[in-house]
Amino acid sequence: MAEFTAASAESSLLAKMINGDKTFKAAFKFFKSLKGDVAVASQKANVDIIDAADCALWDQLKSVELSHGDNPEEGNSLLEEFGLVPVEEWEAKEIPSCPGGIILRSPFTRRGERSWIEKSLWDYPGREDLPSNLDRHWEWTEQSRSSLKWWPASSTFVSDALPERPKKRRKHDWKADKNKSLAAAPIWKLRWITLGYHHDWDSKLYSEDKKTPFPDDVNCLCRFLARRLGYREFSAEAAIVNYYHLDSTLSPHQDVSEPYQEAPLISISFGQPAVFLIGADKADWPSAVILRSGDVFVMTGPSRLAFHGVPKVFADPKWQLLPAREKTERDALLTAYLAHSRINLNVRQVLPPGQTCLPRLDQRTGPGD
Ligand SMILES: O=C(O)CCC(=O)C(=O)O
Ligand SMILES: [Fe+2]
Repeated sequence: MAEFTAASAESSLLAKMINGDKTFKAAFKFFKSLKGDVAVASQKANVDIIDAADCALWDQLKSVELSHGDNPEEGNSLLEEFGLVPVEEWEAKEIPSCPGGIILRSPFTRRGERSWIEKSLWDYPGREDLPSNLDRHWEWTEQSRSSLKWWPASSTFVSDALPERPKKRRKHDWKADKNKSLAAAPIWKLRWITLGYHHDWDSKLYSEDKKTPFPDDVNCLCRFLARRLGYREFSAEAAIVNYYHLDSTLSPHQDVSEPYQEAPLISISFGQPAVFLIGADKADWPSAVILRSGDVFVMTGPSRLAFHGVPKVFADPKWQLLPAREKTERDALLTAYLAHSRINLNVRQVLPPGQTCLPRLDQRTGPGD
């Protein structure tokens, strides 16, 4: 594949934009500034971007061998349960300039994809025991938190804000109205929810005091994915569910809060596509990958502690949520939300194999313990 080189940069639009700066930060700024279909825009600017939907480039990447498992019977029932296509149809590739960074093209069926989206958008936000950014955003009282049931409350916003349809005014932009009111709805302000060991954004330390049982289904799904990549001992113990809208970004960072960093980090994306940047050194231009609905990015080996970030979420008019069997208001809201949004399930193992709990905070010797 064409490498991003000084020569290609000289001759491209990119050269003008980054002005010789080939750092992670410059790449972030560049991808953030792209408009429209980012895959097309990157190609026009002569910048490499890995996209499982672009066969010409994808086929040139080195395949990662997948293990099909010892027990096909068990495998088949799990496939059905997790909404996955047969493992023989999965395709995983290693990112050339990011050893250990693996992209698995969506292994989900469309029904499976829908069911994980519903869990992320209906089930977790409705759980009163799960922390979210809205805990800070609003002064919840015990009562208001339990009475404000996110989507029902959001749906009132949507229907309240919509005027009665006037019979003669044809030109009224109903879609814009709906989006405007959706933007005022509580669910729109949701940025993250944590599962299992709850990530502490200030101290960056996990603790036994801030923990809820990790959802069994997410653990089983991630164990199944990890085993196919040869990680037989993986155990999902913490997750951040990230919620993005078009043009949301996630700044470059490393995920170092987990005491055990030998296990892979499994990142599953749903909804609108995003550009994901990853690289070992902030001084270098990172690898750029498009993560589309259902794609799984796995950070293993040296890439586990790499810098990464999301400079761009963009709309793919071709992507659509599998419609529900019956048209419901809930389905209309989900569809409206997802036309502008992306969800990322970022799953980590916290404890070394064999360890069952974290030491008390005052008994730790270092940040990683
Ligand atoms: O949204 C993504 O693809 C990445 C999210 C991430 O890096 C994180 O939650 O730490
Ligand atoms: Fe991260």
